[in-house]
Amino acid sequence: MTIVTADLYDERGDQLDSCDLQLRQYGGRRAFAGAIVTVRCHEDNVLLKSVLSTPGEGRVLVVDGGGSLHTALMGDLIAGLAVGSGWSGVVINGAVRDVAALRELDLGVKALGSNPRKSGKQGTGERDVPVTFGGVTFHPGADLFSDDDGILVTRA
Ligand SMILES: O=C([O-])CC(=O)C(=O)O
Repeated sequence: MTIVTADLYDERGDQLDSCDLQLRQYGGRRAFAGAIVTVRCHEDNVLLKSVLSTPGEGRVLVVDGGGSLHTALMGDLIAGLAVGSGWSGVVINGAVRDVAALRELDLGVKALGSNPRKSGKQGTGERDVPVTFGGVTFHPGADLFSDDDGILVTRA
């Protein structure tokens, strides 16, 4: 099923929140959907790498990197792990790298921007917490729908 967020909004907009943040498309899969898993971290990608190494079962990882564009939270290696583990997509309030390679992967990837500088490896951060950006709170277990127009989420 192809996701068309504008149609979805017309059908059930009263039950959906729409993310105002203008994230860019980086993945090879431009439309994706799935149940939300969350990570909150700051310029440290150990936690998101470990989550994306576990079975994704068609879910979407939403990463709140606090909007930092100083380091890349995901590159082609971690994104490749996500593809192999069956994740549908990754939405990052932060930066990615290996942009040309990400485009070739069968994975939804949205992020604020890119930076070749790698992230720290301290393992700090939290998972399975509600995260908020773009005027939307992303609750673990809620559904997310994403395409070229934007990102819609169901409420908790
Ligand atoms: O090693 C990192 O920090 C992330 C990265 O570049 C990759 O996933 O390829």
